[in-house]
Amino acid sequence: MCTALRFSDVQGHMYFGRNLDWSQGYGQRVVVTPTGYGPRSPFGAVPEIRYPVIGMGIVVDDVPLYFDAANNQGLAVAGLNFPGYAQYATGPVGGMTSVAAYEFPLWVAAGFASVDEVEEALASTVVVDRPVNDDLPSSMLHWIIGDSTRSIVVEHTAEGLQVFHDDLDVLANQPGFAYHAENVRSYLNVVSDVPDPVTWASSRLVPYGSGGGMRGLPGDYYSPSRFVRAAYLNAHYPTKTTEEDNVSRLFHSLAGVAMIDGAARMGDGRYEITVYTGGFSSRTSTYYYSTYEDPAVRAVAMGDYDLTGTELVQVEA
Ligand SMILES: C[C@H](CCC(=O)NCCS(=O)(=O)O)[C@H]1CC[C@H]2[C@@H]3[C@H](O)C[C@@H]4C[C@H](O)CC[C@]4(C)[C@H]3C[C@H](O)[C@]12C
Repeated sequence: MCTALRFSDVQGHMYFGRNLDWSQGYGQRVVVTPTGYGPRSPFGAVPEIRYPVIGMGIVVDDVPLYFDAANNQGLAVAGLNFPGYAQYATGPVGGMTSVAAYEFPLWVAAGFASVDEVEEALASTVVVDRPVNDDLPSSMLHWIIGDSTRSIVVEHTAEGLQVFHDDLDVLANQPGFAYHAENVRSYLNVVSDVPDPVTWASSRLVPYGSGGGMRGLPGDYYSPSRFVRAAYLNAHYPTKTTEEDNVSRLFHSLAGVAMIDGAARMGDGRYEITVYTGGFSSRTSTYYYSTYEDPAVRAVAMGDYDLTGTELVQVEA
């Protein structure tokens, strides 16, 4: 499972991050795509790298395959598993921008500066089931896209391409965003305050301490549970000022929905873990990440790289 979230600091900078939950990694690294790089976009959806991109992914045949990505304009995107619901166009569609599923994060981050811009472009866009090669079939995903003001969720299903305004600023896996947004309404009783003492029969009942108002917030790893928990944590975290406090917020919030070895098996019998937690600060254009094996948070600043170069940069861990 995966979970993603977005929030802003007091000055309106965006922080956007995700957990990549799976039984294994794909050899992913932080990848920087500079503006001089010439994309090979199968249907021409990504004609150029207008804005430099940083994110986590792999490089196959000199093509960056981002799991999540952001640009120096403060726009970020993450792909989360959505099998059973995602259904892409079988080929390019005339008169529309046809984006291969694997290049969707690059299309977003390389070409647009804001959620408003992407949302406008999405009105004439289809996502196409065109794998990068025969070994890597298209992943069935939905995406969250965020900037300093808001986030949207993009789902391409049997209904076609749909855009949802995500005013909770979080996303998990199946089912679709509309279900998750409805489901949150079942948890309106969950509050951060300590409940008042009550009297039942002649017994005066006093809470043990903090957390008494949070009873009922789901603690398991099931996708609807992680959505609700992420939404609660993201909504209740106090707004922070400094880069350090906001990065701390990002990693603590994502830790609140992270997956620990041995707790939940996947369909193939292997345990699912949070392979990495990764996120972006628009304040410093820095990508931060930690891995299951090494929880220390590492920082990769875009400004440390030649953002006008012609070659993809794969950052050594
Ligand atoms: C497995 C990842 C999603 C994690 C997730 O959402 N887990 C949920 C688990 S569950 O089902 O709900 O149980 C997804 C997110 C991004 C995906 C990758 C990116 O789409 C980039 C390429 C795309 C290629 O078509 C396939 C390989 C790949 C390298 C993908 C492998 C894999 O499907 C990734 C890494």
